[in-house]
Amino acid sequence: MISIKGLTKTFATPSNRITAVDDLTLDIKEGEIFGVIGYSGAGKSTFVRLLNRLEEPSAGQVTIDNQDITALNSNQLRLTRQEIGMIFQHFNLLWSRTVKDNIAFPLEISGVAKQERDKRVQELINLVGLTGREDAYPSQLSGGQKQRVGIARALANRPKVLLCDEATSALDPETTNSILDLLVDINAKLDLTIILITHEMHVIRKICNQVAVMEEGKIVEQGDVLNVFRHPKQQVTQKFVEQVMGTSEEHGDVDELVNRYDSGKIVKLHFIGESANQALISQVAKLFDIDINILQGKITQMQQGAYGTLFVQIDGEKAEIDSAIAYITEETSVEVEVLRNVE
Ligand SMILES: Nc1ncnc2c1ncn2[C@@H]1O[C@H](COP(=O)(O)OP(=O)(O)OP(=O)(O)O)[C@@H](O)[C@H]1O
Repeated sequence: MISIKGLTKTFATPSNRITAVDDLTLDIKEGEIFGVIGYSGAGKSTFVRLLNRLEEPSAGQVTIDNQDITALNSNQLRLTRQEIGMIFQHFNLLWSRTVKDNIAFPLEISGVAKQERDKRVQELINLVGLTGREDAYPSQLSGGQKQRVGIARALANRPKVLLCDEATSALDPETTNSILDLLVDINAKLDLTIILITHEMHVIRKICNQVAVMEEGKIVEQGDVLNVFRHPKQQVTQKFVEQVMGTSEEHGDVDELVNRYDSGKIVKLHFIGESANQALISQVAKLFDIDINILQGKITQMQQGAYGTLFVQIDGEKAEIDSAIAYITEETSVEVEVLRNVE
């Protein structure tokens, strides 16, 4: 769907040259929610702005839906931009226009007739959950509502791609979650490919299928979100994973844990995309004549299911404990490691 080859952007300042995006090559599949994460200055904003040529590349090629974006003249680019929506950290709304007139704006520009425009605007207002707020001005809206207007406006011309430039960075955690839920919803409903940039791993784990980690203008690591969480290779990626999962020091001493409980088996359960983690524990406790005691751990919900580690103590007859462990190993995607056996 999107193919990026050798994409480079250098800025010349009076004192030096900065390579903000450095020979970047990447493919993004249709319908994906693709996250790009990096610290401030990594080149994320420049990268995303190169995709719709808000920034002109110094070198390289961007192809979206078989169309070479980098080769378009200004007229062609204006039309193609209708197929690439964009939302921004600070919303970029027109403050003197109401919600419905903000959303109508791109439709006016693309010459959609009034009646059809009104119909489309109402559809979009319903889609983003702003029904009843049509005539409000941006200054009368909360941050989350402003971003909903931004999303509706970006979707007005039925784009195939939505670019999100730190779209939740100005929002509180709860509002962030509701906007991320909306993005997941429109990705599924409209079959929209979404590329988002962020410095928060929480955003990646909640909605992305694929992630690329950017550092000094380059992609230093890339892959399926679960795999990247599981085996972060680069130090920068490990730091981002720790934003969500915590550090190993925070997890406590496993030896101490094993010594503290003197009966049963101490088992480490590693969830990698399991769909129902809580249900699993209670189900196993019901199916077998055992007690399961959760000792410590951290599980987080990802787009592809639960991810994380739980340390549990399983107590009961040895044969029952073994059957329970065999069940988890064979019937679920949870990886089981027995840390201490009872004889
Ligand atoms: N118009 C510009 N002129 C000169 N340098 C620029 C320009 N835009 C970006 N840069 C530089 O390019 C590098 C990458 O900036 P960019 O904004 O893309 O990073 P970022 O990862 O999005 O960080 P942030 O989240 O802080 O915006 C930085 O060193 C920045 O100073």
